[in-house]
Amino acid sequence: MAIAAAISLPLTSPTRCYLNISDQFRSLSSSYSPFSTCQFNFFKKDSTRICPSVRISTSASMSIQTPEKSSPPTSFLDRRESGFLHFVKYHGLGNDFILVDNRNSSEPKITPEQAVKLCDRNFGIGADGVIFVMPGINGTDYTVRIFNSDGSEPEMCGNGVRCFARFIAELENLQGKQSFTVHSGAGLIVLEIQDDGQVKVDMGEPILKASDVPTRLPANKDQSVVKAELNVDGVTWNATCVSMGNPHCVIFGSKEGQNLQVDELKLAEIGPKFEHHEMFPARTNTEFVQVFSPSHLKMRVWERGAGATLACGTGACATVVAAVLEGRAGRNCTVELPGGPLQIEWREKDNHVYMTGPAEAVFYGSVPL
Ligand SMILES: N[C@@H](CCC[C@H](N)C(=O)O)C(=O)O
Repeated sequence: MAIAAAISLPLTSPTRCYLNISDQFRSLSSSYSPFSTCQFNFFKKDSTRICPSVRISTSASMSIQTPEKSSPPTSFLDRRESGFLHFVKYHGLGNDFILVDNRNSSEPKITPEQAVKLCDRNFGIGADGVIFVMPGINGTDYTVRIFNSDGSEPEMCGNGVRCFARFIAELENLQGKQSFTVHSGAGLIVLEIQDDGQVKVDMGEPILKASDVPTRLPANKDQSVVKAELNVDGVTWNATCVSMGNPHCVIFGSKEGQNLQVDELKLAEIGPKFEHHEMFPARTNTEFVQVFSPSHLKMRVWERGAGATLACGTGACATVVAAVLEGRAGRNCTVELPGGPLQIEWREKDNHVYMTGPAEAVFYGSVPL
């Protein structure tokens, strides 16, 4: 059962943020108290207050006060108080996002600068990005827009769109199997919520032409870059470049070395050097991959605009495409990420990539803007 809490959360000036947190995150609320005092009001998901308000001090001591009566009758998702951003925090395998109901406008409710503040894990809500549910265009049901935690705007986000599907189902009060067409910066994608709650995404066709990825590495296989030499910080890596709407550089090893042992990589050191490499004019996401078998890959990612994350959906798709191109794996793979596994299929019949994985709501909140 989901419950809710209100917590003061200063962003620009002293402010107050209302968070609904699910039962398993109730203990988290005390660690969310870097402020002098935090006012917690617990709600059911429908916003009915269900337990006494609790005041928590910086020393994390708690005192339970007299129960307050009555509560707003509306659902949390119906809240419309102006001056606040109402959101739901979701994650897909630990790749976490602030989801915003933006169905009434094609302009994001917050700016990239505000997104940077909200994504901050110490001074904000904490997330890898912000995702907006917007009205569909070109006949699609919805449009998705995304801000990375650094405020840049990527074309697509695989884990994010699975969260997007679950958020829509919640907003529209839909149960069971559902399917939505979505316009994204990467073109049309199709989301399908399955009976078990997992979300399958038709991610469309991978883009392999070097100039469209984009990369300045010279094409070496048809028009694409496959297992090409890329010098980063004195090491010659073998790189395959794939776009899933957003750019990816997939690395299975270096020219000199053995296959990668991904747990041994110093990701925070080398990741930014790939991201900002001159060969990638739009920067790049980078996936470091270890092959366990032709259907089992292990990957760690350094994301453009977000750094090391626990999972990257587009990155997992790019990884399987690169593995097929390099002859390392088949078209159906489990990609193991720090946050858990994704199932990826690069289907021969239509050349589309399909990704299946989970998405979970974490808590509900409101933050003054
Ligand atoms: N985590 C995402 C990718 C988000 C966008 C990426 N950082 C970029 O700038 O391209 C995913 O799951 O695909």
